[in-house]
Amino acid sequence: MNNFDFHNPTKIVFGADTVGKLSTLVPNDARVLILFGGASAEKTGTMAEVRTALGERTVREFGGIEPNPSYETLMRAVHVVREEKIDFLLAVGGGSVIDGTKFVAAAALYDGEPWEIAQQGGANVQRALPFGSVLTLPATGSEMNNGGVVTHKATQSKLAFRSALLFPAFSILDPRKTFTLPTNQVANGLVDAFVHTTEQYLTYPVNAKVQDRFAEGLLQTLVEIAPQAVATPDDYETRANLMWTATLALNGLIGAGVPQDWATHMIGHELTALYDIDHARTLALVLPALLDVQREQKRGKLLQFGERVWGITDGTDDERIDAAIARTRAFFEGLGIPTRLSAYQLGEEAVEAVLKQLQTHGMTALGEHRDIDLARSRKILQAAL
Ligand SMILES: NC(=O)c1ccc[n+]([C@@H]2O[C@H](COP(=O)([O-])OP(=O)(O)OC[C@H]3O[C@@H](n4cnc5c(N)ncnc54)[C@H](O)[C@@H]3O)[C@@H](O)[C@H]2O)c1
Repeated sequence: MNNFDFHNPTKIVFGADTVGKLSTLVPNDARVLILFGGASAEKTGTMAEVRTALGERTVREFGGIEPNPSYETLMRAVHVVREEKIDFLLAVGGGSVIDGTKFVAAAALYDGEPWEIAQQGGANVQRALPFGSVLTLPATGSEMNNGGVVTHKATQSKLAFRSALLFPAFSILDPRKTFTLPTNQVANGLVDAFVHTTEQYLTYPVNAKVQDRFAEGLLQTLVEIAPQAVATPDDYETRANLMWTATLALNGLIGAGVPQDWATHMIGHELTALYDIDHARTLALVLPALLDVQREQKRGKLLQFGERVWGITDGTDDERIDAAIARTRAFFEGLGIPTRLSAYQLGEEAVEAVLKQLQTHGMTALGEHRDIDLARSRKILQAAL
């Protein structure tokens, strides 16, 4: 097992009817900015519950944070924070709103041009406003981690940042808040959590037994609950399991002391920035192709994944690896999520466009061995055609 530091200060408040607890979680004298996305938070009644729970506090609201939140929109929120002397942020929504809130928390107190925060991956964040979240979409884990992803529309750049100062102070996870999600977003959430787990698990063995079994438990749970999660929106128990699994998939725990990959995410970010494909859908495009291209480097873990997650024990090593990749692809496709670029009418020209952006963003040594250079990324993208 590798050396590690693990620290996660986010308080989780989990369960039905927990939004009211905001009344004690947010400081009484706070000047609060609620950040949210589109109409859904209003329509579902969540915004009304939030306003009631905040009571007499000074509250301002900033709506319109779009999926894959843009720097341009978030800078308008930064302006409100500065004008209104806001000192506490509250995100109400999915990963996009929570990530956007993290960016605003850092950007509002940043002395230079805030895009530099994304350009430097958050290394230059020295101060940030405190914030909490009310999660409405189980997928990203943003509710219990210190990372975010923001898009500069003008340059079609989608960049990730992280900082020890950007953990939410608290996150409220009420599974009932997910009942209104459209089916495609539930499917996206299942895939997103699955690939967050594989990024930290499908690398090479370092004898980290409990991290491996934790990761395998998350993957098995996602596969087990997927049909019910998609088919029965108001099944509380299933949604509760989905919500907590997605949080655990990216709160630092399974990634402590093990090598991590993240190449699927870095290539996927370019696909979202260029073609506006949902985040999780880009991961489904890249992962099966990447596992195939990187099968030698990942051989030991691919065999373990095949046996422990999919129950594959027959055949030669290569046949078992083929079967594990095929089962993964079929899992995504079974959720209505394509694993081929052709499903989005994208071909060779997209491969070249993504490679150009990867180069621009310095993504030329990806993966747990840093061996995914542009030539290897080309192979992966071509395998996804
Ligand atoms: N911070 C991280 O660790 C991390 C990890 C993975 C992905 N991300 C980023 O998160 C973003 C994606 O976030 P996401 O997948 O949570 O989706 P999202 O936040 O973009 O939301 C997707 C859509 O679902 C709607 N929605 C949300 N909750 C709803 C509800 N309860 N009922 C009905 N509609 C609802 C939103 O309005 C939006 O239109 C991407 O930008 C991605 O890159 C961040």
